[in-house]
Amino acid sequence: MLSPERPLVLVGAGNMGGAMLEGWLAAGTSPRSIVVIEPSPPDTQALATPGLTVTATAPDGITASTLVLAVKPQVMGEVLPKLTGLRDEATLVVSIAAGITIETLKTLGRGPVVRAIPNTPSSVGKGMTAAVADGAGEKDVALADKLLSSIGTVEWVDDEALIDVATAVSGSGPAYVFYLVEALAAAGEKAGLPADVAAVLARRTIIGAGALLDRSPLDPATLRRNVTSPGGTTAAALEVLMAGDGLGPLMERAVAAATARSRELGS
Ligand SMILES: NC(=O)C1=CN([C@@H]2O[C@H](COP(=O)(O)OP(=O)(O)OC[C@H]3O[C@@H](n4cnc5c(N)ncnc54)[C@H](O)[C@@H]3O)[C@@H](O)[C@H]2O)C=CC1
Ligand SMILES: O=C(O)[C@@H]1CCC=N1
Repeated sequence: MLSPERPLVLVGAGNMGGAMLEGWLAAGTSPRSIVVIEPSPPDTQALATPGLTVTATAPDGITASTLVLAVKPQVMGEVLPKLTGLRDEATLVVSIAAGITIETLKTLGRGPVVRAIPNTPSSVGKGMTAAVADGAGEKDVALADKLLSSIGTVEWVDDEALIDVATAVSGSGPAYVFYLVEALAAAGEKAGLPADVAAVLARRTIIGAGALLDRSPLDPATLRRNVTSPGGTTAAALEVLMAGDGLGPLMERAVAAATARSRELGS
């Protein structure tokens, strides 16, 4: 149970930590049971919530019920040793840092650990998080699932190595989609559309396709086929995109590069 004496402690309230904080508050978690450690708090409504404790450094005299680590992987090495006093063997440690392994997280001490990788659509409640647990009982997993579900969908995996792949697919994935908007707009502009018209056509198309994918029970291949009239314009474009040197192999290379980088960040 969360309480002011045994709170949920969030370390780092930037893009991802801030999104999770918003999700927890929206889900009804008492701000008095949350402590945020953040040396440069951004000016957000969530951080200004009455009753919430925001502090630059680890406070004395509290033991976290759950310790959520949302700092950059590059600073994790210097941050972890400063947090040991905040936890005991019952504290559930949840890290969302790309690449940071369970082995590294265990330097905090014995206890249940969850390594998770969310994504930025979490800030609008549409996040996708992949997670793996270590040394965690059913109750810990249920608690982590509840915390991570407040920002979207959670998928649990058994093998930690898959978290690096998930990082490459869903963690970084929103950036690929945003780049697709940019590339589609640029192609439209190159083919003659005014820049502002190309930008709005591309943006609204991805928003609409995402919303359709969200609401439709159909799989993406069927939704794609529904756009593709035989001998029509879409078929002509897909012949390029689905060619041997098209989007498939390019995406494979992109995912492989991100997976490798995730493993590098953790070593
Ligand atoms: N941005 C993304 O799409 C995703 C990020 N992640 C992971 O989430 C973590 C955070 O990423 P972002 O939120 O994007 O970064 P961010 O830079 O927006 O937030 C990091 C926050 O940590 C704070 N911080 C720095 N040193 C600290 C310390 N000693 N104690 C407490 N807080 C400290 C910073 O002031 C900053 O507000 C990273 O490990 C990243 O790998 C995971 C999935 C997706
Ligand atoms: O680019 C990164 O390293 C982080 C992890 C996944 C998304 N952003």
